[in-house]
This record gives sequence, structure tokens and C-alpha cells, in this order.
Amino acid sequence: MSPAQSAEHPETAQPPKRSSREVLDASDISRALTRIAHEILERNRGADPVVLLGIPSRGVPLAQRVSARIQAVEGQSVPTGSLDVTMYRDDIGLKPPRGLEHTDIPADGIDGKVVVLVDDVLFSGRTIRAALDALGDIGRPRAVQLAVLVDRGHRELPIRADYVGKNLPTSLVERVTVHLTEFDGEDAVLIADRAADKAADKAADKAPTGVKA
Ligand SMILES: O=P(O)(O)OC[C@H]1O[C@H](OP(=O)(O)OP(=O)(O)O)[C@H](O)[C@@H]1O
Ligand SMILES: O=c1cc[nH]c(=O)[nH]1
Repeated sequence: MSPAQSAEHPETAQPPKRSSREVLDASDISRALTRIAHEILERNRGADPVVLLGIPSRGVPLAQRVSARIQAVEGQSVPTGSLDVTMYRDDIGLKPPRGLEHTDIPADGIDGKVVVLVDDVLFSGRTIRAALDALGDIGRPRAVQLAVLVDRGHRELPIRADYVGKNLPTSLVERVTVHLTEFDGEDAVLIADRAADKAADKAADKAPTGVKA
């Protein structure tokens, strides 16, 4: 039915659909994390110097999954923890306040180690800038590297990832959402058009009872 026909027959009009589409499924994510684990080992000539720190929220289970893969390949566990960047963000006061997350630094610390920061999405780079500041208050790693499941582009700072699961060209009106079983009951990467979804939500609110988007 065309928009004009919809206008003539509002009782049968189909509300706009939400735009979300899956770009990575569970096996894509699994393969990407396995590849990243191998790349970390190759680049650092083994697991010895490596400490993995996930950025909450979804970077933490991703770091744990990469850690498990490294252990499976090397037979050696890698110190793995989490790094909360909330208090180091440059948008404090500009956006609604966020709750603090958990920082958990492995017992041997990070001095002289190669810290691999792990996050789900790399976008403006501001979260990683905050992570570098947070690290500076904890110790002095020999090097800091960055692993992300998705690099969606649109950097606002001179930051790049060393290990990328998937480069996803996106437009600025889109939003990339990572679902992980630990939080969401499934593994998937979704991309959605925020403007289209806002319109769909608005239409659904106005839809006569019984008509759902
Ligand atoms: O490169 P940036 O522009 O900083 O964007 C990337 C960050 O955005 C998301 O976190 P978000 O702040 O949405 O919170 P979340 O961790 O609760 O998803 C994502 O998990 C990254 O940490
Ligand atoms: O699309 C985006 C942008 C920032 N952070 C996300 O998780 N997704």
C-alpha cells in the first residue's frame, strides 16, 4: 500500500517498521574473537607480556572470551580484568550522569606489561581516550593496544584499533548495537537507523489499538 493509499485508509495502514538489521551473527562474532586472540599472540610473540582489560559494559565479557581463546591456544592464562572509564569521560556534565562500573586490575598490575584494552564498538574514540587517562592513574604499561569487535568509523580523536573484528562503514544517523549472551541472551551485532526508529516508535504510539509496529 502506497503512503497515499495509507492516508486514504488509515485503519489498514501498515506502521513503519523498525530499521534494525543484523550484520554479525553468533558465529561471525566467535570467529572474529578467535582471530583477534591469534593476532594478539602473534604481535606480542606469545601471551607473556599481555594483560587484557575490558571496558564495561560489553568489553568485559569480550575480554574474557579473548582470554579463554588465548589460554586454549597457549595453555597459559592471561591476566584479565576491567577498567571503568566513567570518571575520565569528557562529557561529564553534558550528558545524564552514568553509574560507576567496576575496575578490576589483575594482582600483578600493569607496570611494564602490554595492556590490551577491549571494547565492543569504536566510534568517536572518546571512550578509549578516557581509558588511556584511567590507565595513567593505575600504572605505566610498556605499551597499550586496542581490540574492538566493531570499528564503525567517525573518529573525533587520533585513535585507532590494533585488532578489529569487523570494520563496519556506517552513517552518523545509524547506531551499532552489540548483543552478548552475558547481557542480552544472544550474540549479535545490529545496525539501526535512529531517525527511522524514532519515526516507527512515534507511529506505534499513535497506532489504533491492535496495530503494532
Ligand atoms: O568511541 P565512542 O564514541 O566513545 O563510542 C564507543 C563506546 O560507546 C559504547 O558505549 P556506551 O557509552 O554507549 O555505553 P555502554 O558501554 O553501556 O554500551 C561502546 O560500548 C563503546 O564503549
Ligand atoms: O553506534 C554506536 C556508537 C557508539 N557506541 C555504540 O555502542 N554504538
